[in-house]
Amino acid sequence: MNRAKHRQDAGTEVVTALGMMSGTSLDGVDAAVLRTDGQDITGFGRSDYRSYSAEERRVIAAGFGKWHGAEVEEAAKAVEAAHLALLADLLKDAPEVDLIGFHGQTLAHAPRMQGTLQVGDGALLAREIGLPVVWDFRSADVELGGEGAPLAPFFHHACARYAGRKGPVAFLNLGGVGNLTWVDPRVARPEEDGALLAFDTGPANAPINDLMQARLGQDYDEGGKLAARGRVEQGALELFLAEPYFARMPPKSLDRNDFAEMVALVGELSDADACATLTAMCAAGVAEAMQHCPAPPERVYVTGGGRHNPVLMRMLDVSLDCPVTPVEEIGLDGDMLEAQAFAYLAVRVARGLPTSCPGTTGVRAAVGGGTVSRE
Ligand SMILES: Nc1ncnc2c1ncn2[C@@H]1O[C@H](COP(=O)(O)OP(=O)(O)OP(=O)(O)O)[C@@H](O)[C@H]1O
Ligand SMILES: CC(=O)N[C@H]1[C@@H]2OC[C@@H](O2)[C@@H](O)[C@@H]1O[C@H](C)C(=O)O
Repeated sequence: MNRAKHRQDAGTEVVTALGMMSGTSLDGVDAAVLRTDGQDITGFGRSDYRSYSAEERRVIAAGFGKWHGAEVEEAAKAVEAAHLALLADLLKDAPEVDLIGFHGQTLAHAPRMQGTLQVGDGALLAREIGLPVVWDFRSADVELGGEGAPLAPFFHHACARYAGRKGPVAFLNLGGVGNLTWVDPRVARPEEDGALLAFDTGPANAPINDLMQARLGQDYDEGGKLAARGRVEQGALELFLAEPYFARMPPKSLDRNDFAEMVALVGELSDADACATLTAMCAAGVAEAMQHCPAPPERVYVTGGGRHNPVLMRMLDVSLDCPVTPVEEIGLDGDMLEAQAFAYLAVRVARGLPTSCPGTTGVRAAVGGGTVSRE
């Protein structure tokens, strides 16, 4: 596949970027087009999704928690092939794209120890598709003492301003892991003091998915139907909340499997009670997280797959002190927000703008991560 030479990046001009994200829940690859000058969002474009096959999922999951070796290499190849297949489809209908933001797949994340590993070679993608690719977004932040995650907060800041919000709001992403961004859109630049506070809230869908897979051979609790039939086991919930992670001050981040033993906490419960309890643990992690907000947000906008789970949404509604609504309420697409985030961040990297700061990752100073590979 070869494409016409990209338009050169030019200072403050608006760029059309395509972002791609393969998240911790390993359902598939999201891709979305966005227009920005690296500061303001000027528009959203088309988006697409490619589900991983069962075999791809098996190969990639075999690399979880590993830093090198054959399983990591095999996982990387599967990630690259899936992204290239989706790009081939999407770029046919989006010839205006100037730049790609490629997150890759996180296999392991231990920022204070070995670092953070996202597999998939952005240089290979750039050669194959003939467009510049920005990738390896997290390493520079970790090298400067940051958590390397979450990185969507700078985009959440732009979203709050795009939506015309005038006071503090929060974005809550419920993927495999949960992450919260508190934003004050009155502060013009995301890296300025007081604009952002962000961190991972705890496990979100990953333990629910693991339970569904282990007990029922299903990928997830569709519509929260199983959790709706169960009873929350308070003892297990209390043990969960005693985890030291919740007492830590943010910024802080998690690996997908950091709470893998949670499934054991519900091991003796019926399928429905176990599922309800894991769902309640996700909501309880978020309720704990809200206590760290510098000021009460006017609203919590929920993004990611967890907003499709009405049981989880109801639990959040009951346990948080402010209104909780899907991001669709402000015209955003909660299934594509992370892919859009990496489109936005790619433009910032290309422009030499920061992508994280002390308030979002605990990094020593605002830093622009990411490597740009040209075709
Ligand atoms: N209709 C639904 N009912 C219940 N849960 C759902 C539904 N749709 C999606 N989910 C949950 O959301 C998950 C996918 O969420 P999402 O795509 O936001 O995760 P991700 O991007 O892979 O993760 P992360 O943000 O941690 O990287 C699914 O694995 C499932 O658990
Ligand atoms: C290391 C890593 O890939 N972290 C992911 C994960 O999935 C959700 C949460 O944990 C968040 O910290 C992050 O992803 C989003 C996209 C982020 O960086 O904002």
